Amino acid sequence: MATNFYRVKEAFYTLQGEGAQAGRAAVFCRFSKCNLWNGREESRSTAVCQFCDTDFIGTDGNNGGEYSKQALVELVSNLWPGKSKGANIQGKPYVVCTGGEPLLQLDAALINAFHDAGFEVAVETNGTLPLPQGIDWVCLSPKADAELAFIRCDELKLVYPQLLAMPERFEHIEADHYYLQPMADYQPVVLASDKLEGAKEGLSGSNTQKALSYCLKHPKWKLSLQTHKMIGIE
Ligand SMILES: C[S@@+](CC[C@H](N)C(=O)[O-])C[C@H]1O[C@@H](n2cnc3c(N)ncnc32)[C@H](O)[C@@H]1O
Ligand SMILES: Nc1nc2[nH]cc(C(=O)O)c2c(=O)[nH]1
Ligand code: SF4
Ligand SMILES: [Mg+2]
Repeated sequence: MATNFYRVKEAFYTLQGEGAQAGRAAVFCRFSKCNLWNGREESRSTAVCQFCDTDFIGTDGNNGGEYSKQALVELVSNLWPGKSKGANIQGKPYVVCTGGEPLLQLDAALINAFHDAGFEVAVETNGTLPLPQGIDWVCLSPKADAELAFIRCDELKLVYPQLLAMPERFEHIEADHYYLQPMADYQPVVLASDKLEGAKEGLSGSNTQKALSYCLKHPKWKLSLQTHKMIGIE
């Protein structure tokens, strides 16, 4: 029987920094690879998604590697405080599957195994791939004109502004929360170039101003700030 391995860039314990669950302790499991960008700087300008702030290539990060289902659940469990020792820590164990694009790898078998280990399972996804059964919290973050594979989620978290993905395009999506997250600077070297005025503005906080202004005019949308970056945690 072929053994299925999950390729993980890194895994770490921190607070969810964004959206409706901001401030909640979570183990982040960052899967390698994305379907909207190969992760190499020289390909950024031709990718479908061009503003990514994350290194998701390979398995060389903290706790990165190729894991069987059982080994990955064990890794994540060991990162949750006290879990491996059976300590009575309050709060439901929570794992956020992100990437790269986690839905390239996350499947029902792994979700079930996380559940069996006592975890609530969240995903951060670009929404272009089918959603496996059983995820407890879906954060959908649509990209440019990439077609969506599903239109129901717990929170819609749109990076703003994106010329090809303005909020009006996503109002048909069923969500409990609608967030705009200001596009942050992603690469100082590129930002130093004169070409990327829009991206440079992210540095001066003007994307935050734009998102704020949109939210004030359209109260359906709330502002999501990347709080982990503000306080300097992962
Ligand atoms: C790195 S992505 C990984 C998950 C998935 N591929 C996705 O795009 O949703 C995690 C979250 O960070 C957001 N993000 C990526 N680059 C960003 C940037 N430069 N500024 C603000 N948010 C960003 C994404 O939109 C997504 O909500
Ligand atoms: N603290 C923290 N919160 C996050 N929310 C979404 C993240 C991601 O990269 O998917 C992220 C992350 O990388 N760190
Ligand atoms: S879809 Fe997500 S992981 Fe992929 S390049 Fe865009 S922000 Fe990064
Ligand atoms: Mg991040």
